[in-house]
Amino acid sequence: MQKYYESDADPGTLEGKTIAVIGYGSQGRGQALNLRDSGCQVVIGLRPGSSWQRASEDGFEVYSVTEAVKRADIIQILLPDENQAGVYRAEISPNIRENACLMFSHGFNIHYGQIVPPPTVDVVMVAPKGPGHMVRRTYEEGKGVPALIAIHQDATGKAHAIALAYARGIGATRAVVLETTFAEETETDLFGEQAVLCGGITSLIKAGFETLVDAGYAPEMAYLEVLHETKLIVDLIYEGGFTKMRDSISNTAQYGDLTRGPRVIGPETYVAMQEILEEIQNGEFAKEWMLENMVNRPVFNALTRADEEHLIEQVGKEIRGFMPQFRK
Ligand SMILES: NC(=O)C1=CN([C@@H]2O[C@H](COP(=O)(O)OP(=O)(O)OC[C@H]3O[C@@H](n4cnc5c(N)ncnc54)[C@H](O)[C@@H]3O)[C@@H](O)[C@H]2O)C=CC1
Ligand SMILES: CC(=O)[C@](C)(O)C(=O)O
Ligand SMILES: [Mg+2]
Ligand SMILES: [Mg+2]
Repeated sequence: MQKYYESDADPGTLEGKTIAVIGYGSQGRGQALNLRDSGCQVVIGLRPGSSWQRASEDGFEVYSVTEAVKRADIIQILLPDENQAGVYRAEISPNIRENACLMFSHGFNIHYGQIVPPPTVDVVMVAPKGPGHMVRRTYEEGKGVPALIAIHQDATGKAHAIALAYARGIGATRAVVLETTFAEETETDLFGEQAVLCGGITSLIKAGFETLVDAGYAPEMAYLEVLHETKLIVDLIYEGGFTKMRDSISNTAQYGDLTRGPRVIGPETYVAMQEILEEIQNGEFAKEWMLENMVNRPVFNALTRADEEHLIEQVGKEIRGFMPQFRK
C-alpha cells in the first residue's frame, strides 16, 4: 500500500493558488485554520449565518458560495453531504473555472452520482480519518490526523500533486496519507461510522448502561464503568492495539474480555454488519438518507431527541460536572 508523508508533498503546488473552503463546520473550520497556518491562501464560501460570523471572527475573507467559487483554483466542498448537490447545482457548477480542482472529504455525492462534474476540472478527495475538531487539535499539537486521497478526474495532470499538497496543508502527511478510490472511501467510511465508530459504540454503551441500571446499580456507577472508562481503554488500543490494552488491564479483565466479548458481539452481529454493508454498497442507505432529508429528517430528529433525553446523557452531564478536568 502506497504511503505518503511530508516529503512526498510539494507545497509549491499550492503557491499562488486560492483555496475556497465551502462550509465552516467541523471539517471546514479545522481544515481552513490548518491550511492558513500552513501558509495557504484560503477564502470561505458560506450562506449568511453563525458559521459566516465565526469564519469572519477567525479572520477569514468570507463570501457567498458563488463569489468564493469565482475566486478559487481549488474548491473544497465541506458542506453537509445532504446539502452538497443542491449547492453544487445552484452556485458551484455555474461558476467553477476551467482546470479548477473540485475537492471533497467524503465521496458520497460523487460515488452515488449526486454530483457529476464537467470533464474540464480535477476531482479529488482528501478525507481525514477523524473528526474535524481533532484535525485542528492535533495540528496545533504539531501532529496530524491520517487522511485518504483519491483521484476521480485528472483534467490538468496535477490532481495528485494538488491532493498531496492539500493533505500536507491540513497536517495529514505528519501522520500518514494513503491512496484509495471514491468508492472505497465512501463505502468503508459509511460502514465504519454506522457499525462501529458511532452507531455500534453508542448502542453498546447504552446496552451496558441500561443492563446495570435495570439490575438496580446506581446510574453514576454504570456511567463511569461503561462510558467514561471506555475512552481510557480505547486510548490504549489506539496506542498499541489489543496487546497494549491487555498488557495494562488485569488478568481477570482479560479473561472476561476474551470469553464474554464474543457472547456480546456474536454471530448475529456479523450478520447485521454484512446487511448494513450491503445496504451501503447497493445504494439503499444513500437513497434512504436523501429521502429522509427531503421530508425534513423525521427519523433523524426523533432518534436524536430520544438519546438526548436518555438517562445516560443526564447522568453524564452531572458526573462530568464533578470532575475539574471538564470544567472550562
Ligand atoms: N464531521 C467530520 O469530522 C467529518 C466530515 N467529513 C465530511 O466533511 C463534509 C462536511 O461535513 P461536516 O464538517 O461534518 O459538516 P458540518 O455540518 O459540521 O458543517 C457544514 C457547514 O456547511 C454550512 N452549510 C450548510 N448548508 C449550507 C448551504 N446550503 N450553503 C452554504 N453553507 C452551508 C454550515 O453552515 C456549516 O458551516 C461532509 O462531506 C462529511 O461527510 C469527513 C470526515 C469527517
Ligand atoms: C468523523 C468521521 O470520520 C465520520 C464519522 O466519518 C463523519 O463524521 O462522517
Ligand atoms: Mg469518517
Ligand atoms: Mg463519515
